[in-house]
Amino acid sequence: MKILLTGSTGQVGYELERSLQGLGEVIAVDRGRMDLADLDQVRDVIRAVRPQLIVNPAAYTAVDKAESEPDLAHRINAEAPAVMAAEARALGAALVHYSTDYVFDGRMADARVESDAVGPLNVYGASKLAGERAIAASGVPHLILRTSWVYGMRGKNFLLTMLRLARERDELRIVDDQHGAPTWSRTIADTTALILAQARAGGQPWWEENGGIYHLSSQGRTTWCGFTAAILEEAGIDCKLVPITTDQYPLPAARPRYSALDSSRLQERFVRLPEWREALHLCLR
Ligand SMILES: NC(=O)C1=CN([C@@H]2O[C@H](COP(=O)(O)OP(=O)(O)OC[C@H]3O[C@@H](n4cnc5c(N)ncnc54)[C@H](OP(=O)(O)O)[C@@H]3O)[C@@H](O)[C@H]2O)C=CC1
Ligand SMILES: Cc1cn([C@H]2C[C@H](O)[C@@H](COP(=O)(O)OP(=O)(O)O[C@H]3O[C@@H](C)C(=O)[C@@H](O)[C@H]3O)O2)c(=O)[nH]c1=O
Repeated sequence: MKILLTGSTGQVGYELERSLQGLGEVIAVDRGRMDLADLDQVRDVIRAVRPQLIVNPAAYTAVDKAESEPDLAHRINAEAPAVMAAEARALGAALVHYSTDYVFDGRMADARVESDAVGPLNVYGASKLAGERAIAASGVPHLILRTSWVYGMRGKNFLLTMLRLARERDELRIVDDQHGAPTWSRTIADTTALILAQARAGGQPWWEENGGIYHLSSQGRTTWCGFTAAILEEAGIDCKLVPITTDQYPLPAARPRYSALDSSRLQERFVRLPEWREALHLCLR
């Protein structure tokens, strides 16, 4: 199988480049080769490579900056995936895509299932939702994996930010009223590969019978402050931690208050997902 992988310099894409190796020939394209803001280039690269599968973790992920660059965020997160879907469909290929807990408004305290009503609070979430909808509307065989609060040992993420700030500052003031599930980039990549491998072993490709949206995040939930407490403990760093409210940390983009995802559907169909604390421990070890 020829697999076209985008975003291999990102957290999830980096892990996917390794995880997907056993499944076929992985052709990783970075921004230099395929700029998602250039829709003609996206089309041209797909037509040149002619993959059987496109895996697209590339995205505009700067949540606050997106508020002042809505058109660019929409092009990268919605229009480029729409082009990928149309091109994949024309080639008889399938598309694996990633989305976010930020498609939800976060008003309901219980974990969200795939069929729950969406209602993004910010430009990033709206652009990701538009990407989901464009793929679904295209008719391409697809899998959309919604995940949350992604971290890992490379790239720009909350874990690395906290490790840096804890060494630079005497105290960390962190919001304690936004709830979600931190998810290790490696969990996302390995689970993606396992789903694809299971589908292949099962004879009938999974996307023919079970395409659509699955939630893929670690089990359990915490707050950003709870996540930080665990990071400090796992890393053995002694730094004062002060829980604050969202109002005390104003940012351009609104964030959902509750955005934990219920990943039961994926776990029943494919594989168990780790507790967030267990995954954090493994990542830092
Ligand atoms: N990060 C998170 O907390 C969460 C992420 N997600 C979703 O998971 C997926 C993977 O996210 P993650 O790996 O964390 O993202 P990262 O921010 O770590 O990486 C984003 C990737 O997209 C690439 N990219 C951005 N703009 C362009 C462009 N114009 N053309 C080509 N490539 C581009 C980046 O390339 P470059 O290095 O050149 O900038 C990078 O490789 C995304 O769909 C994201 O929306 C979902 C929930 C949480
Ligand atoms: C750095 C810092 C952040 N915070 C708060 C701000 C914010 O409310 C919360 C999270 O911070 P960040 O801005 O790093 O996280 P954010 O960019 O909102 O993370 C999101 O990224 C996108 C891509 C997603 O898809 C989401 O699932 C989610 O992971 O922590 C503090 O309270 N104190 C601090 O010192």
